[in-house]
Amino acid sequence: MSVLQADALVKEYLVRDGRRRITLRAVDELSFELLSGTTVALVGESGSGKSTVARMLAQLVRPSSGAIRLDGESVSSRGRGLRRYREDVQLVFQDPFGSLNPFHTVDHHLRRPLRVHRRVESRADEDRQIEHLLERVNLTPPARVAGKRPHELSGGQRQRIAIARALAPAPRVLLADEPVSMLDVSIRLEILNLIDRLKEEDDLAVLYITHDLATARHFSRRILVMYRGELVESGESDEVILRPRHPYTRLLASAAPDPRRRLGTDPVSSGLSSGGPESPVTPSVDASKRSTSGATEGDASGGCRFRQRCPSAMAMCAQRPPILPVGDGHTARCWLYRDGAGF
Ligand SMILES: Nc1ncnc2c1ncn2[C@@H]1O[C@H](COP(=O)(O)OP(=O)(O)OP(=O)(O)O)[C@@H](O)[C@H]1O
Repeated sequence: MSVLQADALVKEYLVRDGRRRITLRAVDELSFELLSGTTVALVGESGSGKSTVARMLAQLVRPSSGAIRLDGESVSSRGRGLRRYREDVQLVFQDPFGSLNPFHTVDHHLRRPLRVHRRVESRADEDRQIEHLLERVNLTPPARVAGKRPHELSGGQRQRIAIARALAPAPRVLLADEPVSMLDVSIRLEILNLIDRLKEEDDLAVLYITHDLATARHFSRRILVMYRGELVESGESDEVILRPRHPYTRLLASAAPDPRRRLGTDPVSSGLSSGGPESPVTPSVDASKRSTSGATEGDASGGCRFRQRCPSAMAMCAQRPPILPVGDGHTARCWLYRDGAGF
């Protein structure tokens, strides 16, 4: 069942580049959906806009345009509607140390969301739920962990606490933004297996943001590939990895190590530089000249953003390619597949 939908999401930032003001389109008309009991991976190199997508879906930043829908309904960005949304949609950050308050105990970190989201009937009920949350993330015996502060825990334990905290409001959607990239390689799989088990137990819709194609394939049903703010390919995980269609995905897949040998490594960032000759920024003389669509006057996004790095580039790539079908539930934003050439 479809739980969360992103519909043509755009996020633009106005940034300074020397004396010029520059419009940076971090996310460009991204659409996808998350289904209950299913993991979708969002992959791409550093700076492609993955975290911005997560922050928009978590309502930490407001989209410049586009819509987020929960159960088909447009979400409210304030008041009661926002509180209910935050119960349903929880974010686990990359850095388990930065996301926990060093002055507070584990107990405090879990008690607070239970209270804020009014999930408890009494103090005894609260204690029971904290114990249960700790057991669910394999931190046992709970009594030994509850009184500790973040610095007394390992990175993996801290990430388990962050996951337990995310589970406290009984969400339906878990946004996991590079949840293991700051952890020791030896424990990455444990944490990913934990998220996978929780997804099964709670029928969670999971967005797994990662640089790592091997774990994306292993843990996700579908993979979305982003390049410089755009969705360039999407499809069933095996299809995208074994039969990549977009030249950028091909580059990623060829740079990725064999998952059987090195599950948990970081092939995208190690295999590629974080940007091509084209910059993701587009000149903006004046913010008042923005059009209602979120595009900016002088926006150079007319062509394919990958064309400068693309081995298959052709004259047509000076125009922005549409998202084209290349297989069953498989799409690529590439002119190579015009006129049904992908099938
Ligand atoms: N608050 C902000 N103000 C200005 N620019 C921003 C802001 N947040 C993100 N950006 C820019 O938006 C682009 C996308 O950033 P984002 O963090 O979403 O990418 P990412 O794919 O998650 O990268 P990484 O894997 O390194 O985290 C980058 O060019 C980044 O510098």
